[in-house]
Amino acid sequence: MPHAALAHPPRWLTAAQLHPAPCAAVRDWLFDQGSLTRRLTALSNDAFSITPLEEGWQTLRADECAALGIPAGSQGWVREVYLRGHGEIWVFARSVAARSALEGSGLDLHQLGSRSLGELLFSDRAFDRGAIEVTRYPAPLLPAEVRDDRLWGRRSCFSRGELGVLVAEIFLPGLWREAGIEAL
Ligand SMILES: C=C(O[C@@H]1C=C(C(=O)O)C=C[C@H]1O)C(=O)O
Repeated sequence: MPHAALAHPPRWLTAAQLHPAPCAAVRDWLFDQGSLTRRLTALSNDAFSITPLEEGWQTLRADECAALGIPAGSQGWVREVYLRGHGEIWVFARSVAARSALEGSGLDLHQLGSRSLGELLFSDRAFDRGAIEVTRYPAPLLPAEVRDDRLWGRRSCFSRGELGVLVAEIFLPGLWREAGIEAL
């Protein structure tokens, strides 16, 4: 477990706990229940792409284990990607699922590569999306090239029976510029 993960756990908040709340335009993105892939594809006029950064078995972070309802220190599949519009990095995403639940689930995250995880989750009607929580994502948990303070992040868990896929998406300045939003 990298030191940063131990020293900087995100504090995930519900919409009701957000004080002060971000502006309506930011909230519209943070709490949008639809597929972010589809929304970014539209915003980029189909110039959308996904860059896989990291995919593999890791020890999941304490906040991730708690959200998935598994013991601290559990192993899970981790997928970190950039979501890009016109080649510009707009979102950093980290999706995790418990090894114990994945094995035997039939959900194969290993071969995704540059295809969207969202297309898997939104095309299988058996997945239910849980409540969206938000945070100011700790900079040390971001890849160095996009590291910045106070970036808005959101997470939600897509559940299918015992399997949960926890998807966290951190919105980067390039997205807010493209959307014409001043995200304070
Ligand atoms: C959940 C979705 O999937 C998106 C695709 C991801 C991926 O391919 O790893 C990660 C985060 C999501 O923004 C979505 O499109 O809403």
